Amino acid sequence: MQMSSYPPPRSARCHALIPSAGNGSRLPGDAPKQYRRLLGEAVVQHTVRAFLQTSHIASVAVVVQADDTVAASCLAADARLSILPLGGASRAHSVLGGLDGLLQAGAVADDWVLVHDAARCCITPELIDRLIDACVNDATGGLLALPLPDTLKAADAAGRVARTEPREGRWLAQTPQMFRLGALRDALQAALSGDAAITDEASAIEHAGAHPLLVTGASWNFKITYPQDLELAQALLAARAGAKA
Ligand SMILES: Nc1ccn([C@@H]2O[C@H](COP(=O)(O)OP(=O)(O)OP(=O)(O)O)[C@@H](O)[C@H]2O)c(=O)n1
Ligand SMILES: C[C@](O)(CO)[C@H](O)COP(=O)(O)O
Repeated sequence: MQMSSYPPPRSARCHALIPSAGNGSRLPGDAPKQYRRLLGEAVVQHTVRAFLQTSHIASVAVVVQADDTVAASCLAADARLSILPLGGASRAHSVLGGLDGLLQAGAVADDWVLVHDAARCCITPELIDRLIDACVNDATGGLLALPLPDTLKAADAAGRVARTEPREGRWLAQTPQMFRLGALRDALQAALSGDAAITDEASAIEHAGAHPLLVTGASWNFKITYPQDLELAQALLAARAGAKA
């Protein structure tokens, strides 16, 4: 039996940071996707629940826009949960705002932070624990990701295949992505002050010269991006709820 390294020492507390300040432009509707309802609850509530269900997470902070009036009514109160109205113009800016919020709330630079998209609402406590177990003794940290399962094509300007790309060694980045809070904050700030494309936390860490650990995720930990993803998430969450009943 594998021994668990928990409870972690004070300097290695794990916080979850959930960027939830986007407007979901690829999924038009009456509300941004994090507030769309699945099984009677907002997408972000499903996401937050998974993090609150693992005892390895010391706190969960949800980052929303300053003018957000919806989050508080969508999220069930919990002593470990806070809402930070510190969202920015891009996901990276929202994460940076959230990291500052965590520091102001008493987190320290050595703490771990697991950044997870509000829109990946099919995450499970087991998958979160898999990432923590893999990264908690790593010098850099890492992310859930999946080896590319399909043949990869590069397109030309006319929407035709220009060539087939090698897929060996290519991974699709998921979240959570787990790094030391201070290192991630410094890396994001540095990357955002240049013109690097920062679409996830690992990109910022890579930009700083480190090599995040790739930890195998799961296909069902997909991000709700397009309308059909909402239907898929609904079906998956309903199947899980049915299996428990
Ligand atoms: N300024 C932003 C933009 C995005 N996000 C969050 O980052 C996550 C992943 O981003 P994405 O899927 O790109 O969400 P949106 O930006 O909302 O969607 P779109 O790109 O379709 O507009 C989402 O949980 C989203 O709420 C955020 O906190 N702040
Ligand atoms: C962070 C992310 O989920 C990794 O796959 C993804 O990059 C976020 O979505 P975006 O469309 O790049 O904002």
